[in-house]
Amino acid sequence: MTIEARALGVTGRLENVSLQAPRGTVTAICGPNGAGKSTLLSCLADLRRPDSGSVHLAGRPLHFTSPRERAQWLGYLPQSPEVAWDVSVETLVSLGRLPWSGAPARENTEAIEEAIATMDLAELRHRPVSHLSGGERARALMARVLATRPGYLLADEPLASLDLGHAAALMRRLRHQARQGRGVVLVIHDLATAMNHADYVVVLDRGHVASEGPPEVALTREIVSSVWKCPATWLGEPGERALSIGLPSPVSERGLLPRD
Ligand SMILES: Nc1ncnc2c1ncn2[C@@H]1O[C@H](COP(=O)(O)OP(=O)(O)OP(=O)(O)O)[C@@H](O)[C@H]1O
Repeated sequence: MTIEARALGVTGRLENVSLQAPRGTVTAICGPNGAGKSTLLSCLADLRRPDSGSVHLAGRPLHFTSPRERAQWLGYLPQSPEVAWDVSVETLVSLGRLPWSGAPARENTEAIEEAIATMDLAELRHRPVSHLSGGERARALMARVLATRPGYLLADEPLASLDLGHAAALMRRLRHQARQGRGVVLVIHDLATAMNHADYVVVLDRGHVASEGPPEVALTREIVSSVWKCPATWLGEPGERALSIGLPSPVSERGLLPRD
């Protein structure tokens, strides 16, 4: 089963963009600011209807599926999620089970507890969302999406506010979700994370697909340098790559300064 965008066009934002994300894989959408990443993800989540092209889920146009089916299949984390009510973390996470109303209580409890544990929220479960730090709030919102146990996880910059340890743990969890047969589609700015953890990368630039393929094909140093307009070099071994960008180091800059 696959979620598939075919020749999407959104006036002024995306032109002729196609993407296939099969279940069992992690797909990363990368690109500079304004490239159209969030627009593409919101089309996949059926929150925006493209002006041209279509989105298919398991071969069916997305808009032919019922709202309940879409809510069960597509777990979406927007870039800047709002929390309308100042509920506790536990209540917020349990809202992720709404698409499954009628499911056995044991199943709901298990999904909620797993999401709380995965996002390391046990100590915060009774705290109102308004009393969380930015990163804690981001973890609670991700837990709500995980609690749904959707067929597809569509997340817009899910690592943006997380510290190193929580970001690594979430990436491990998302890879695990893919191994369990879910589809994971992430907008990611951190190219090393995309390089090391994605199965497939789509690079957008000004609304077009600039490159795509396995990470080492889609994110070559030439592509990174030309799309992001900054000289870059990959360091390290496959699976543990780091990106070095060509800024002069403070040490070499100091060496250039005239001495008193
Ligand atoms: N509500 C809007 N109305 C008109 N244009 C918009 C609107 N929202 C975004 N855009 C424009 O659409 C383009 C793509 O925006 P999008 O949010 O998809 O980019 P992005 O790749 O996710 O960027 P970022 O990395 O900054 O989050 C940008 O040029 C942006 O200015």
